[in-house]
Amino acid sequence: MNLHEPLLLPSSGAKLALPLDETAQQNVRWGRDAVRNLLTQPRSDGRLLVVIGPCSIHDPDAALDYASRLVEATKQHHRELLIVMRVYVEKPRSTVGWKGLIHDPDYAQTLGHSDPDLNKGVLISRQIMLDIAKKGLPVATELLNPLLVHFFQDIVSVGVVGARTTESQTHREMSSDMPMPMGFKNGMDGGLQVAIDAMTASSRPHTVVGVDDEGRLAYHLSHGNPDTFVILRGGSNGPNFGPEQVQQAAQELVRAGKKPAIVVDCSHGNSMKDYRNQGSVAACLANQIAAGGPIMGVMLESNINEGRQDVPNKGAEAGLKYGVSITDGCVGWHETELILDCLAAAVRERQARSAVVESIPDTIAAEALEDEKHLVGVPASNITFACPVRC
Ligand SMILES: O=C[C@H](O)[C@H](O)COP(=O)(O)O
Ligand SMILES: C=C(OP(=O)(O)O)C(=O)O
Repeated sequence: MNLHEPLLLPSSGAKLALPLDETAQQNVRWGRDAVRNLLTQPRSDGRLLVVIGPCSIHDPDAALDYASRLVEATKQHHRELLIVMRVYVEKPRSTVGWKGLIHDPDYAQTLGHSDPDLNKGVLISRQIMLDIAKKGLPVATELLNPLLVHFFQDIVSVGVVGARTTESQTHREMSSDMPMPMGFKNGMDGGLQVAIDAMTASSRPHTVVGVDDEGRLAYHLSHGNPDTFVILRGGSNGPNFGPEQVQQAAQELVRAGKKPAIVVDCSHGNSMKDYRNQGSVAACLANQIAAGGPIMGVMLESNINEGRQDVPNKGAEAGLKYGVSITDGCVGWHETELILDCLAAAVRERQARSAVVESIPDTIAAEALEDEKHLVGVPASNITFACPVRC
């Protein structure tokens, strides 16, 4: 293979070789509708969106093992949590590094041993997403390269635009054309306005340039995507998961004429890039949720085993540890279960609280909802929610 000459990608071939069967199609539709329902009627659903999984996928067996565990967690917490698995196959890098399974499934470029095999990456990534969707787990992924999106957009239930690309017009055009709800991370400096601007831009129709099913360069007019939300991930100015910051974000969204649809990332800038802080961030969010705070969802970087590892120089066969991230550090499965228990308990509190609101006449409930102190009595930051993880 000579990668200095252009090579063709499988284009429609990937979808023909790995089609979305009826079961997977139904599951994808179910996931999208469930998230849309949370966006449009958060009170009637009452659950918390939990976007959880490895920082990046590199080993298909471990990804499916993780997905099976998450299916069990979904059965356990289905009344409180809408669990969506992070199946991230592309990674945005600050400078350079492994760019994900789709770009380099054999770590060839990372290790400098041979040329990366993008064709193989596309097929493996699509297969993993399909297998996970067939299990009934909705798939979330970062949509990083707008030309590669074509290979898996039919399987994804939640799309994410990352902190490094939220401000990009191309990514906003792409989002306006996506058939699933899309989350926009705040900027790398912590600024929320770029994410709010991204919601506005992608809600409108745009000319979108991409590839058609035959792989030809093409364009069409998108419809605009009304199903969008922001993701608070912290930034260079520090974390932004605290109750005052979340309330402020909700106010900024409402001022911009949007629903206060907020997902909070426990990792990245909010964990100050140390996975061991994710449990405490989640506990703080559980406190806010129990107190009725405006949090629609939570994101977590979690894997089978905790921490991270570098790809050994000799390649994967030469001793990658099973179920351990090769990008950002993740919490392990045991801590993941504790965090999910904690979040589910917080949601039960919130559901009980909103049952109180529903039990009083609408006129009073509307006033009461405007000021959560009517319901809670004390500010969210003063409530200590009993959480099994470090609080
Ligand atoms: O989520 C993963 C990383 O935070 C992201 O890819 C950036 O990583 P880097 O700063 O190590 O390149
Ligand atoms: C890269 C990611 O996040 P961010 O864009 O917030 O850095 C991620 O979630 O994997």
